Amino acid sequence: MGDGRLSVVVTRRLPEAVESRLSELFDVRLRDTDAPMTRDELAAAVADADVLVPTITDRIDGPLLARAGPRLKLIAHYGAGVDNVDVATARQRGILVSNTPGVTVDDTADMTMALLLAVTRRIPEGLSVMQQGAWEGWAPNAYLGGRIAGRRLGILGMGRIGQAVARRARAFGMAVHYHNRTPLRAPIEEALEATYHDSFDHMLSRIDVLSINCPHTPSTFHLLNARRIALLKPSAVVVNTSRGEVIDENALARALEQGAIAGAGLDVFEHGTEVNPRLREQPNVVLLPHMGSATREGRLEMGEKVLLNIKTFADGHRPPDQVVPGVL
Ligand SMILES: O=CC(=O)O
Repeated sequence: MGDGRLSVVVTRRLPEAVESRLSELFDVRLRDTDAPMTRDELAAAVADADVLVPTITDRIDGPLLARAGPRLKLIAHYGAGVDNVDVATARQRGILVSNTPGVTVDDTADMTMALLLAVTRRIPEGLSVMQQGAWEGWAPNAYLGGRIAGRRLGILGMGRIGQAVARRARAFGMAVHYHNRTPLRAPIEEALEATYHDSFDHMLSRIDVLSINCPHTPSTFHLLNARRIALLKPSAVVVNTSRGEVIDENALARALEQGAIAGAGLDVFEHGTEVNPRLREQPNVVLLPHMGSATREGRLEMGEKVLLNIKTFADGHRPPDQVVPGVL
């Protein structure tokens, strides 16, 4: 902290505008390659920075935090989900954690609808026929998908993203059902015309599309397991734009192979970039490389949130987006 400014280490390349604003305000060490930091690089970063700006590809766990130096006081995460950060251990060590909620809501909800439509209306198949120049013209029986208007959407996790998905689904003429730890307040539920199920199992057997919109926590890990997948209708489709770990990916692959469900649209995977090859082989599965929040606007706004969290902390206050352990 040579000139009295906070020393901030950023673990990944961020949008240029965010990097230059960070550099104006703080004593920043930026990443010069787009590859994630190695474990040793992360350990060196936590050893001597005041503030670490990691992102969702960094594992900030207990052993790494044990190597944190006495100066580390804030982890200003560039990302909404903080399942990669051991928030409880950070707190025990007196390190605050903040994230970037809210600004990824609309983009992630849009991608949920995009995946839903891609799977139910066979968009990748149409795209590939056109790219190959193999289109033989319109035919009454060609490329038939299923209509989504009038279908029931079940949303797992009715936070801000779940509610944004609900609004979109209503506009598409779907009936919205949801499961959450607690029901929405009555006026919000009424505005969304959403039906609450206090039992996830109960909801599963009644819906046509399941959208996963809850965070990954110890209690949501493999929430969609083999037993629950078996409760879905054979015509059901599963969409996940949240975190891969919420689904038992092997169980999902098996259900798709056996035709026990009709399809899946996945933007996130249980083992990150190690995508289960069985999923890749399924024709009724649309896979995307975790791009739900990937808009230019969203990435800049995530940066604004990181800046505000650090700046507020530097001014002696709690960061506005502080993450409290156990509360997501
Ligand atoms: O997945 C993206 C995020 O958590 O920001």
